[in-house]
Order: sequence, then structure tokens, then C-alpha cells
Amino acid sequence: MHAAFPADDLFSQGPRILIDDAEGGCWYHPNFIDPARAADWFEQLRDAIEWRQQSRPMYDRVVDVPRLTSGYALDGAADLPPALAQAHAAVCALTGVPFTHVGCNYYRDGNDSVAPHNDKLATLIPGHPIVLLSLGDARRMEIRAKQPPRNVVRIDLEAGSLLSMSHAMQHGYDHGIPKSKHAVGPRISLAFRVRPPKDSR
Ligand SMILES: O=C(O)CCC(=O)C(=O)O
Ligand SMILES: [Fe+2]
Repeated sequence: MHAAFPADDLFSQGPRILIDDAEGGCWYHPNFIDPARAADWFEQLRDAIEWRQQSRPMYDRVVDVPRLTSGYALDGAADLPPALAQAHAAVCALTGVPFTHVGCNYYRDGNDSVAPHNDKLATLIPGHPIVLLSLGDARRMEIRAKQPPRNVVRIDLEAGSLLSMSHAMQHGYDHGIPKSKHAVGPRISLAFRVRPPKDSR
């Protein structure tokens, strides 16, 4: 199944296409979750998820990843925090995509970030999108073409929004969330993916 583009609901607040391609490209859907529920999910997930501090080798040092992370298989086996199960159901219902895994990111403040990257192709099934649900304070994502002139799309990922990126896009574009120069509160993102079975945890 290809990346689904949600039916246009006739309101200007509906999905907006940012990048077009043969697999649904990249679209942004603000207000997918209403503000009260988004705030409730943020608080539940901040407290219920076992956030981990990962570290990575960088040159001759080992450095902390500049955000907290976690992840869950969505195969029905894990005891998911209720808000995560509800978010999974809502995102699958809108997109029709059978997501098997959710990666969770916790950006504690404006110093937390994710460096420009494309999602690892070996851990994704081709044809399915990656869908990001944002909660908490908005952060700006930069999506940049890998080829010159390296055009960039900037989009503020607001609480309750969805951003969908096609699998195909991972070849041609990087995405990242730079540090914020302005004071900003915490943000949680849920990254829904369809992974090959051996990688689904
Ligand atoms: O926090 C986000 O919205 C982006 C996270 C991301 O790119 C990732 O987890 O691969
Ligand atoms: Fe990513």
C-alpha cells in the first residue's frame, strides 16, 4: 500500500502538501488531535514512557544523543501506555497504514535536537510512510534536498499535528530539528513506522 493522503475535509486546516512524489510525498496536517487531548497525551507520555539517554561515538569521543528516546513494537504484545495505544489507533485510522513500530523522542528544551538525517532504509518497508505526531511545544523541522541547490522546507510541528514523509523521500531529502535560539518548552514526537518483522522492536 502506498502512503495514504487523508481525504480533504474542505477546511483550510486540513492536510497541506509540502513535497510531492509518487508515494504521497510529505504532508502536514495541523490540529489532527485537539489541543486538550494533545496536552493530556503529552503529560501521560512524559510520565509513562521509560525515557532513555543514548550515547553515540563521535570522532574520538562518546557523546550523549541530544534528546531522550524510547520505542515500542506495535504488535499487540507490549503493554503500551494508554495514550500511545490511542495515538496509534488514531494515526492508523486516518492513514490506513499498518504501523508496526513507534519511536518516541523527548526534546527537553531548545538545546535538544535531531541532526539532519534520513530514516534508516534497512529498518523500513518500502512504500510505507513515516508519520510523526507532535505533542508539547512546537519545534521547527527542516527538510532539505540532498542535491544542489539543496532546497529547504521549514515547518513548525505544532501540538496535535501530523507530518508524513514518504519512504521514497528518504533517498532524496534529509530532515532534522535544529536547536532553538528562542526559549521553548518540552516536546514529544511519536514516529510511526512500518518495519520488517525482525526489526519491529
Ligand atoms: O521529532 C521529530 O519530529 C523528528 C524525529 C525523527 O526524525 C526521528 O525520530 O527519526
Ligand atoms: Fe527521522
